[in-house]
Amino acid sequence: MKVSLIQMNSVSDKSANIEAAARLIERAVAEEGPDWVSLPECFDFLGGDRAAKFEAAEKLPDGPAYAAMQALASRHKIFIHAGSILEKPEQGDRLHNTTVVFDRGGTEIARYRKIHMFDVTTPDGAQYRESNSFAPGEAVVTYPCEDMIVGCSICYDLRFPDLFQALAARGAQMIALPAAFTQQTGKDHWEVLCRARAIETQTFFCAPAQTGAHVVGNEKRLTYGHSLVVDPWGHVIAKASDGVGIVSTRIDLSQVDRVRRQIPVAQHKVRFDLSAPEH
Ligand SMILES: O=C(O)CCC(=O)C(=O)O
Repeated sequence: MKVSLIQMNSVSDKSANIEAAARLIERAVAEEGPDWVSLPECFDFLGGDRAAKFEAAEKLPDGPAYAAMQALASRHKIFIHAGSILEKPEQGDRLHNTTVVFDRGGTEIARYRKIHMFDVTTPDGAQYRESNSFAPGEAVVTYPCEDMIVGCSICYDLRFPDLFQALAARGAQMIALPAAFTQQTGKDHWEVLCRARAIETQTFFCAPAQTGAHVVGNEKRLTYGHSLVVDPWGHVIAKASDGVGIVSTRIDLSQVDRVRRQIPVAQHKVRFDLSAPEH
């Protein structure tokens, strides 16, 4: 199986972002011939205030980002893990940050809503309050891709190992983490956390990211880039730098079985809820 990760610099212009994503997917198809392609978090819209985000959001399955990715999947007969799309809610006054996945026929086979909200003040003083505009998802999501099970996660989810353990327990052999990781936290935490999650779950870990400066009102939001693929042993087997582009690699599923046979952590796991003494 060949995977391609698309690294983007999305802005608050939805049609330009969709066009850029489509161009990069077409290029990946022409140059790399991938089976599975993933876009980064918020590929369709990054930045803007709350009103602009609501304006850009789609009531899935309607909307231009959904339609464009669905058409590309069926035209090129590839799986598309559509990073995340701003989703208008059924009810309530907050959006969802939502991955949609299409199979080779363009059929939607999974939908995952980001669970952990990025409500953080980074050391440079930048404030992020994702939950002002977004409501968290509540479901752990996996899907079949040929003979492989893929697990879903998004960006800040990376910091919560329990989610990845839950994905591995549901059979995930590859995990996707579309991201728009901040430049400041990215330089210290991105690669080490991606490698840690791959080692702990013994999965292939595919993390396509946003990169560069994204203009948000009068401010610039800076993202880290460095999209990467980690193998189940924890080696980085493909990695982008900080420009827009594509990173591709072949993955061999037998490596998951081999690593799990060599170090059977899932079988050695201690259930603390059962064994911990009560105080
Ligand atoms: O966890 C981090 O440091 C970055 C997360 C992030 O940028 C996000 O979830 O949008």
